[in-house]
Amino acid sequence: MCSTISMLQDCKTIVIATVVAALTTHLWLKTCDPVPFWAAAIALLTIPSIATFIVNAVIPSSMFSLTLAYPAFYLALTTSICAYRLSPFHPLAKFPGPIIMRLTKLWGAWVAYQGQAHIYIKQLHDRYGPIIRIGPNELSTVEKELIPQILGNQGMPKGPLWDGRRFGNAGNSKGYDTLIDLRDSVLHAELRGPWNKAFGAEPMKTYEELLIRRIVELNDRLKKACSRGTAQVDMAKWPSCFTFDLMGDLAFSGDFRLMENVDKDGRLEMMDKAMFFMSITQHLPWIAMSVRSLPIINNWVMKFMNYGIEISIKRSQMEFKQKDLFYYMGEACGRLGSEFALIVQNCLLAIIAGSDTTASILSSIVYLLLSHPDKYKKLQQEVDRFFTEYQIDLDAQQAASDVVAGKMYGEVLGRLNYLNGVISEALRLFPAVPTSLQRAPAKGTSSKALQLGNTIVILPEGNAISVPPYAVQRDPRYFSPYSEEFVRERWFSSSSSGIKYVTSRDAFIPFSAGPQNCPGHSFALIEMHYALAVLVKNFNMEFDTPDYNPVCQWPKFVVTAKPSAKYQSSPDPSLSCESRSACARQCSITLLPGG
Ligand code: HEM
Repeated sequence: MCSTISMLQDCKTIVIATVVAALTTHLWLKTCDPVPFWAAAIALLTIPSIATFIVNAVIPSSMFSLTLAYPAFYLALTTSICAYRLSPFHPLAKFPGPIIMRLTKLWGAWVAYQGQAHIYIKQLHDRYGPIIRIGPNELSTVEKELIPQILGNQGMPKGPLWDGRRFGNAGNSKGYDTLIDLRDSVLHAELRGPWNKAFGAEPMKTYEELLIRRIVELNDRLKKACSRGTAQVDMAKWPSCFTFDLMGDLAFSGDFRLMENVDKDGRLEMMDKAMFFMSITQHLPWIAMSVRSLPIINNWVMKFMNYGIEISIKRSQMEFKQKDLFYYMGEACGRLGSEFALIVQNCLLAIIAGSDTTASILSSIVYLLLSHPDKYKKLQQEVDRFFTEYQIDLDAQQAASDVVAGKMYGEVLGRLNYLNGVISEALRLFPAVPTSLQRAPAKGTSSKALQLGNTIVILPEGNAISVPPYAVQRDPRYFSPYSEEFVRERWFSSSSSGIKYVTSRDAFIPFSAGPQNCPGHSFALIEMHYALAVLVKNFNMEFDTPDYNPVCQWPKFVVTAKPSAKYQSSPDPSLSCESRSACARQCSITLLPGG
């Protein structure tokens, strides 16, 4: 009897000891968030041993052993964390969202791994409402009224997601990092200066010349690919090679030659692997650096970083050709008292941020046009008229000499109504950054109050909020009717169809908004105008497979590009310019094998 009582007392002591140790650990993790991964790991490995030691010192005959201590401690800690996250005491408790997401960000990482995070977040908003909880400490909102308060001048600095996306070394000795990862608003504003200068009016002229040369090359290479009449062209890969080469020119005055050798060195794959890793670790910032040191992951990231170092060294030894981003970053680094690594990382950022994004929009546009042949035709008509009016012949030499003569068309292309509408509608339906616009209250501010109508939403420090462009831009409150469909007419001020469109430009955020928005957005728009105009003017495209299914195949799709007939034979000179191009396309259809 006595021994049973003493055993029960021992058990009680053990349970109390374990619970106290677990609660103290939870409190410490919560208060000091983010605790460095190594510190958390050491604590989790040692605390049960320490608890065992103390219990055994207090009750020498206790049966509290290490084999019991570890599972008991982890169980108590997990229970405590889960209970708190689901409890009404959590500051985000009143916001709806799936239980699994309230409990852990591992779920978000899993969804990202499957590549469908944007669709999933939209479905959650459809189901739970405009402000939802998508992590233990994270909200997501599609309320456009909140956008300026989150992303705008009165908004917040970047959120913890950026700690998990960091690809460089975590900041240099002065605290600077790549622009996109900088969470400190003051440092961010300082580094944003050279970026803004690099995309000012003067440099943009140089970039447009570089762009035209690359457009001419793209046109030329596709033309060669179609020299037998038609060609199967991978419309995910070609735009990627084109934008990668172009960003190489802009950032490093580089000669990357991806279009020339169809990326035989696997640069795109190298970048994609590094980016894929980051799209997952952004959900688990506290573990990102440790995961990054795993050999296979480290290999991916270091391969990309070493590539950056290699091209930076090459660039620094190059004779001065033109003011590129490397030049502007170098100029600023002297002023900011910073180091070479910062130039390398920021120029690499230009390749990452500027190539994949623009390429993905170009692929989306081709996909949308091929799925809507009537719109494709209307766009061709507008582009044909433009080429005729400005007497542009995209024969490589002619275009190259236009550049020399300082003839550039970015501005006039920007005034083409239909083209503009197609690009805007693609950016609306398939924004290249569909989910990750995350912000969090600045350190030491304790909280951020967001006003929504008469309601005040309080976001305490230690929590974050995201604005997902994919979900916002498909919200029927802001874009209707047909919010999920490709309706470029919604961008006209008046529609001939008599349909009254709701088009909320303040909910159109493909380049984000506010002081941390995309510095390259004007250039990206010009780039897309040129590339699309040339593709539509000189090539007839159609899906390679009639049963193309974007759900399974996106973004890999192959189009059959048929060059317009002018590359095959001279059209009848008696035809007017406009009808000549129409004829050219009809002729090119006859070039189809068996067609
Ligand atoms: C269609 C093409 C592009 C799209 C859709 C796009 C979109 C975006 C978005 C949404 C952000 C903001 C992320 C945030 O608010 O947290 C961003 C940031 C950024 N983008 Fe772009 N981008 C494009 C092209 C470019 C180009 C051509 C460059 C040129 C190098 C560029 C460089 C950057 C940089 C450096 C940032 C970080 C800005 C900062 O933190 O202050 N992007 N981009």
